[in-house]
Amino acid sequence: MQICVIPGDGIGPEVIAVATAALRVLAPDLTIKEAEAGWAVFQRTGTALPETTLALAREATAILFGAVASPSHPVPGYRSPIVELRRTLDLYANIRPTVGNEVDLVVVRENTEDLYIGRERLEDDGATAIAERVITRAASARIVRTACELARTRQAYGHPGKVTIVHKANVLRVSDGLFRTVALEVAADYPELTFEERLVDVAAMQLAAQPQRFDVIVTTNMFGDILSDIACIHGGGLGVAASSNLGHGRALFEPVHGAAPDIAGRGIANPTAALNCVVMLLDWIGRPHAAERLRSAITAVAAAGIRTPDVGGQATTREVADEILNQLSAQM
Ligand SMILES: NC(=O)c1ccc[n+]([C@@H]2O[C@H](COP(=O)([O-])OP(=O)(O)OC[C@H]3O[C@@H](n4cnc5c(N)ncnc54)[C@H](O)[C@@H]3O)[C@@H](O)[C@H]2O)c1
Ligand SMILES: O=C(O)CC[C@H](C(=O)O)[C@@H](O)C(=O)O
Repeated sequence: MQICVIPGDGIGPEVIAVATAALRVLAPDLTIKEAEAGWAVFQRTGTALPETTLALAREATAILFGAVASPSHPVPGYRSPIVELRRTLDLYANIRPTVGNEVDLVVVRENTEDLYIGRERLEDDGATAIAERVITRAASARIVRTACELARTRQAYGHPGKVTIVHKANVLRVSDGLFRTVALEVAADYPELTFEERLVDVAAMQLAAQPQRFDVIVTTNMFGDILSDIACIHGGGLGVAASSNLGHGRALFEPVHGAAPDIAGRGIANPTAALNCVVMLLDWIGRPHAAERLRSAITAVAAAGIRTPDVGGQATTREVADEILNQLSAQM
């Protein structure tokens, strides 16, 4: 089994180093191949997602991705490598769970279309900017089906079996209207589940104020991007939140956070999100025992108060990493 590891930029390499060390201890038989992507490799070579990286990602059983630092202004030739990987490998379902005090919910985000298709242009000599938004029946149906299957599986473990369909069809009547219509059609195939609809603005408010009312949330790409950042507050924040990108027997695991330029290089990035990605990866490749070992090490280290500043502690990335590895070896 081969795992492709893409550390990326900023704190990506800092947290992925910790995640990779844990993975080596928990699954020493795996072959780990490192590959480059992001802003640094773009500046050096002119491509943010080199062909060699794409080839390694394609042949891997699973991919572990750190974060990339995409610029907020147009740069000719630069496309976000993570957006590109999701689309090129057709990793259509972005699964973003949040578990916290009385909160246990999952945001299921469509991952291949919407405004993320990247068709933007200027008109009127630069006075008008236009972005195309694409919503298709096929992509909407498969993401809603994924959410329903997840809600059904969770129902077997005592969750309410509720799917919240989030859209903005009151304004985007054609595009989100199609997403909504298809979602309600798919819902009809799951009589054992409960469905509700929310407009995205109200969903954001309720997700902030009353997260315990949600079970599985399914939505389009951009809304899912924003809602999953809100949701993660209830699970300890961006330093903790992990996600999987799934499709056709492939999977890419990545923290919800980005390259965090404000703390990069200071040695205080929280590696927990990346470690939680390893938990998800181990579960996905069929190693539940190893996943459970890491899960309990993460819990024990946090409970002992060895926490980075973002979660109220004073520990460095290195101190958390050392303690995680200590815990893993103590389990032997
Ligand atoms: N999947 C990805 O690769 C991805 C995701 C989000 C943002 N980005 C990119 O990252 C860059 C920075 O974006 P941003 O600042 O808006 O979002 P960010 O997620 O990088 O950071 C937001 C805030 O959360 C903090 N934070 C994030 N992860 C943390 C961790 N592990 N430990 C402690 N604190 C953490 C940061 O210090 C910052 O204050 C941008 O260039 C953006 O394009 C990439
Ligand atoms: O910065 C990038 O290149 C992508 C950011 C990325 C996104 O999907 O928009 C991030 O916000 C995320 O939630 O994964």
